[in-house]
Amino acid sequence: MSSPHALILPYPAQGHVIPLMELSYCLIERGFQITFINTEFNHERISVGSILDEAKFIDGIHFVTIPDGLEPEEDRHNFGRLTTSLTTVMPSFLEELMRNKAVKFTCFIADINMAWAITIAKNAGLRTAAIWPAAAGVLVTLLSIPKLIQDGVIDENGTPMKKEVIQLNPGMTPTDTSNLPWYFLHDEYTQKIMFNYMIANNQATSYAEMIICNSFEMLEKPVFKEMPYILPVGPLHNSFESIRDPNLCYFWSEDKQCISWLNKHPANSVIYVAFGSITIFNNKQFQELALGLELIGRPFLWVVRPDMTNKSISCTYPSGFEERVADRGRIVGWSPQQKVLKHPAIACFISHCGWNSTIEGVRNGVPFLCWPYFVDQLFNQSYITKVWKVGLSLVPDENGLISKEEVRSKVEELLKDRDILARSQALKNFSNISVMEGGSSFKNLNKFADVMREI
Ligand SMILES: O=c1ccn([C@@H]2O[C@H](COP(=O)(O)OP(=O)(O)O[C@H]3O[C@H](CO)[C@@H](O)[C@H](O)[C@H]3O)[C@@H](O)[C@H]2O)c(=O)[nH]1
Repeated sequence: MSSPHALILPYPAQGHVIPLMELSYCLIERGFQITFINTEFNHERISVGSILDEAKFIDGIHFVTIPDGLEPEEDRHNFGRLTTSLTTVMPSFLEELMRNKAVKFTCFIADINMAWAITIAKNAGLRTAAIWPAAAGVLVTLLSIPKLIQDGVIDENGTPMKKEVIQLNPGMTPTDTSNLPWYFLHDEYTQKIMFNYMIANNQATSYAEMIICNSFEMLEKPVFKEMPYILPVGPLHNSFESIRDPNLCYFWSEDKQCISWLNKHPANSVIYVAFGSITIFNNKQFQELALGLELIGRPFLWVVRPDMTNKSISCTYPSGFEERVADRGRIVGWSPQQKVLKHPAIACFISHCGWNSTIEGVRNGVPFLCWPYFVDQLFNQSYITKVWKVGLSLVPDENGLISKEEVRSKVEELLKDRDILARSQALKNFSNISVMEGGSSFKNLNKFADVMREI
């Protein structure tokens, strides 16, 4: 009998391609063949740092590409434009791919942010599932949109009617309406497009036979109790460690010296600073962070992506900064973050609280300093600081600036806090147990694979 074959579609952003690749490896371990869809644009980027260019079949994954409909020079961080283009251009390519007689796909697994594609797969006769690559609590918030509109909490564009604290379900973390994930897109035009896109995807998700998410039972217990149909299978990167070349999913080439540099440092001595793949800084804030890292006087590893600033505002280091910190600071364009967070030299993580960074930090027992940028990151910050209590928030001053002194004092406070460290270790243990054979995520993944392999 031929092995089951899953077709996998992530939203074309770094924080989505990584977890869906991790899921692919979990399924390969369970006997699946995988065809993974990247946009042509992202495939090009990944190819630069990997061996993807020469062969499109690597490590048991077959890579296929579909255009995203934008011109090569267009900004993929313009999510309104990207999303509109995806839904216009991609469906016909997907239909063609699914109906291709040469490959017999068994199932289609879509990122919930691409759930519109589930109907196409259903029409092609495939089994279907949806994966949520962020906190289950955020998914529940999205699924509650119709009720929030009906109750007058938000208007038809997702804008809160007033600032208030709401609790969606008993036991769930209360949320400030000003922190709702779609409300934090930083501009009204994008919010409107993305809000409507989320509503459409929510509807399409209801056609999926199963919904899984990159979380684990103990992490968001009240959510899974209320919503037992959302199956936690995370942290997915347990299997990811078996990827021979993680650059198969990196949009930037990793700095190859990070780990050897960390090897030279004692345990719990290095501050890791990284803000995911989207966060943008203005020059003043960038300089203040640099000065804060200098003030701390400890070793640090800081990821400054080449596109960390937008084209119109370039960021520069404070005068003489690079020379002054040369003996203890390493600044890189992209790190192998999962390996970095696992390294014993790491003492804490200054993070934007994207979900992947959050769960990677949790899994390695690393305490957080939270510096959220947008969308779900404020929600994740509440989990870290108020629910799990494994980190502290960096608080902006009256001008919205996180000062160098705030960076210095919070790092010192965090590193002294034995309770936070103990809770971080406890959460790490729960995470490990959940993915071990017999653990809740392990069992859920098996259950998921069993359903998806049925014809
Ligand atoms: O130098 C780096 C920096 C990041 N990463 C990896 O890149 C991913 C980044 O993902 P995440 O931390 O979730 O941040 P974003 O890239 O900002 O992710 C987007 O997607 C996430 C999942 O939906 C959301 O939670 C975020 O808010 C959203 O911005 C993680 O796996 C990191 O390990 C690296 O490998 N090296």
